[in-house]
Amino acid sequence: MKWNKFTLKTVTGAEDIIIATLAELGVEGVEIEDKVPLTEDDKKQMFVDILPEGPADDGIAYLSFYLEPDADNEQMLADIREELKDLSSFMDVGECTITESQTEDKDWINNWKQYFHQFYVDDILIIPSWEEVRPEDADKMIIHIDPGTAFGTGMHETTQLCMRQLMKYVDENTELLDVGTGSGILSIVALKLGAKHAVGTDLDPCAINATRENMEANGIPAGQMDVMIGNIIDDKAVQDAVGYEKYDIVAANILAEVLVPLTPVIVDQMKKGALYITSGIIDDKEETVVNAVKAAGLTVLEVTHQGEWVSVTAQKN
Ligand SMILES: C[S@@+](CC[C@H](N)C(=O)[O-])C[C@H]1O[C@@H](n2cnc3c(N)ncnc32)[C@H](O)[C@@H]1O
Repeated sequence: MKWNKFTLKTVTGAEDIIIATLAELGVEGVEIEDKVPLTEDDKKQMFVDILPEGPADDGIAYLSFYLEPDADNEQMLADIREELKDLSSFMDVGECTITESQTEDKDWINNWKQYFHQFYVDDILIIPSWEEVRPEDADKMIIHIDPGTAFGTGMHETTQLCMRQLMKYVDENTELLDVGTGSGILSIVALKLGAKHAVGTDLDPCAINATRENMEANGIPAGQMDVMIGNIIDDKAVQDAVGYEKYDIVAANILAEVLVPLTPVIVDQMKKGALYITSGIIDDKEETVVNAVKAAGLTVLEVTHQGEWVSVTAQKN
């Protein structure tokens, strides 16, 4: 379906009040485009280490909203202009010009799938749930994955670095803790490699459905993995539920900024002799994570690299 898109040019200081005014008129889901720099909290939510430098903030904001083609758009726009005029009498709302364009109703959740095709990580075939296994690959270790809205297709270097460490260290006695499980991919790899059981934690509630569906797609019984949502770094209830001195391997593919506070906490969850496999570390943060791991009393066993990404594997003495 085609939608009418209206873009209102204003100033950043008026964004909130205009969005509230639009909501009162029945316009919801406003898209904001401005050059206000991200806060530290915003950056943490994005789960990436390096963000490109944006252009300087010029104070201009564009607010876009969508109206159905068959609605009475003229009346709605007249009401909006009237409200903007009122607002302009007591605050700066900028130009308040409204431009119109048309946009396709695309399936944004699923569109990215055209770029995700089956591939190998060493001897493991990762295959999206919507593709078939070729007959010549049938005897391979196969991981079926559909990350849904959670992170973890297996295509990212950091996931692959963790997978390779799991290939080296998992055995049939392994009890795995997968912090930042996302799609559950690392737990699934470990369970396919023979691990006994996995516990995944994530902040993102999408991880619950994603891991459940991926476990099923890989024929892994529900009882072999538990998922807990919450922040193990500072939530005692999550720490208690995860359990202490219980894990042979902890995998954590998360940003260096998260690994630093996570490491001293996670040590208590590990058995003596257990391994801590970390990734998600951009190369210039390698030393920061290595130092955090050492400060928590762990011995660094290996540091591996892929592209600009780093994985640190350490052991609890
Ligand atoms: C880079 S993704 C890794 C996903 C998957 N494990 C993989 O290796 O592909 C990082 C995940 O960590 C989660 N995360 C970030 N901070 C966290 C925290 N403090 N505790 C648990 N999960 C966290 C994010 O929601 C995200 O799903």
